[in-house]
Amino acid sequence: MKTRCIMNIRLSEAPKKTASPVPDPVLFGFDGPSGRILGQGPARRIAPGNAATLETRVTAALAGAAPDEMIGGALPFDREAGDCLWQCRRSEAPAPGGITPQGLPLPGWRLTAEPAARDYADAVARALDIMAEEAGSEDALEKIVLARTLLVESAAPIPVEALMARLHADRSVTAFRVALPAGPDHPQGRALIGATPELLIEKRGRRIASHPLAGSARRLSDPAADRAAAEALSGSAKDHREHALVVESILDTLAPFCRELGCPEGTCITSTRSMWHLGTRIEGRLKDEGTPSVVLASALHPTPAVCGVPMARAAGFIKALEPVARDFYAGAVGWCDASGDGAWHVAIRCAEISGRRARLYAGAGIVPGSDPMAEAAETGAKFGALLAALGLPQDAALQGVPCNGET
Ligand SMILES: C=C(O[C@@H]1C=C(C(=O)O)C=C[C@H]1O)C(=O)O
Repeated sequence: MKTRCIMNIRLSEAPKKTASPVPDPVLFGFDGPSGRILGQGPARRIAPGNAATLETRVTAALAGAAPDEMIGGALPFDREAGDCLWQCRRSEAPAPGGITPQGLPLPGWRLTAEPAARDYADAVARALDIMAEEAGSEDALEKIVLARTLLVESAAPIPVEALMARLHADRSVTAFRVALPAGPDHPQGRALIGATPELLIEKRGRRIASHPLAGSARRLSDPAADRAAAEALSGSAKDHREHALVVESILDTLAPFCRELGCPEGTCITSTRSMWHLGTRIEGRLKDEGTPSVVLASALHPTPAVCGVPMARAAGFIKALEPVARDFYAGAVGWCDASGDGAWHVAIRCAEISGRRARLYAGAGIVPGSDPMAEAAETGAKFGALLAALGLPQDAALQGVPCNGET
């Protein structure tokens, strides 16, 4: 087995300054292996726009920013949809001294799979048929990441602060939260909250790093079986193919920004408490130290770890095959300070929370050779971290475990 890598994702903090009222006083927060970033206090929302206009909007915001101001928030999965970025002063909030996880486990919960695991497997089978029909033709679909969701309804409002604290118990991930504004469907606003293991881009001065993950196996409670699962993943040609597409795409996107770029450690096995992944740390040096981290995140997003190859065609099939819109799931969440430094993470292992409801999302990469039921089980395992943090059975979405709507 190759070296096991634990991700070293950077965090920090920040505050809020508001034009429109936001129900939660925290606008964005990241708690990960190297610290905490908290966006709290007076804030203003950067006028929302699509990926094509992001650089102009962010450059204008940063040009007028005080040295201790930062931008943080979420980029949606769909590059045409509006983003949610807040600008506020950086706060030096101390790490939480042990928040009492009040309100968790959730009382009186109900869980509905949308779509049911079997329907998800059917969509995977359709994607495999498309790949088989197109194989060898120009612009053929080579990889697609298909997701499904679980709707959790609780008898009481879901406590975001407590959930964040529980997600942060896994020190190999970055627990995150971003306040999403109120809208007609969500009059009280929403929060995107999760525990991502995947670093999209980190920038400090000229140095940048990315740590894509693709290729997954569920962790098992028996240590020997768990090691065997990691070794099987390490030796899986299908998973390495799936992974290589992501690394190639990130290298291609970053190359024009960089004077040096490479993967010093090669591909390794990384882990969270619930999953094994193939991961490759990419490191580089920028040509222009002033390139904002959020601009790099937007250029990279969505990578084939969450979308597919070729990107535009995969995104079209995702819209057609997934019954629930992704919204901010599989987008990017992060922060960028006035000098452009910052960290952006892939918004996975997450849920959109609004009052008593949480919508959990999980996806899996499909390449020729994928097995539809195994991919359904993989997505089931990826829900585990959020389900456990909510106090629900971690295996509630695993195939063959019926649970209020999951058949
Ligand atoms: C899409 C998700 O995860 C992504 C897909 C992976 C895979 O297909 O193996 C692994 C890690 C992530 O890049 C998710 O967790 O929802």
